[in-house]
Amino acid sequence: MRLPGHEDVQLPQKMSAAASGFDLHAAVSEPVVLNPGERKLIPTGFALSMPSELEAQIRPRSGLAFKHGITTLNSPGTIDADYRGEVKVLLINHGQEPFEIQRGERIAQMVFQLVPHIQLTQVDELSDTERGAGGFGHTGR
Ligand SMILES: O=c1ccn([C@H]2C[C@H](O)[C@@H](COP(=O)(O)OP(=O)(O)OP(=O)(O)O)O2)c(=O)[nH]1
Ligand SMILES: [Mg+2]
Repeated sequence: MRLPGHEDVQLPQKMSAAASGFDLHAAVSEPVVLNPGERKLIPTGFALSMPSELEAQIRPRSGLAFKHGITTLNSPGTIDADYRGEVKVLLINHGQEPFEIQRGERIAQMVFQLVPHIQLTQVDELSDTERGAGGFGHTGR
């Protein structure tokens, strides 16, 4: 759903036939500058609903990351199936230069995933495995 006042901002859009992600456009009222190290929540001008077995992930665009160090801080961002608010993108500038975001610019992408419906059960013992509790480099470098 397009939110009021954002008729000029494109809705999420696939840029090629088999793209995984729908590109998200910045619905900022005026250009926003992200200084090096700075993070900002960028509005997109839309909200959505989806079946409960889906989630949407907000992922960076590799071009912005490679060229400018612009990425999503909470990567991948999680859009819950029951969320009805405006989708927002939490960007951070990991680059060396200020980065200006214009209204309508593509800032991130949204990828849908199936979410298995899991019910957690509390237990007192776990099954044995070869790995056991080893982790964090347990198998070597
Ligand atoms: O990049 C993001 C991440 C989240 N959200 C919205 C949709 C999501 O359903 C909601 C909550 O996100 P999350 O669960 O990641 O945040 P939280 O800190 O756990 O907040 P809450 O207590 O509202 O779940 O915020 C966005 O618009 N963009
Ligand atoms: Mg949450």
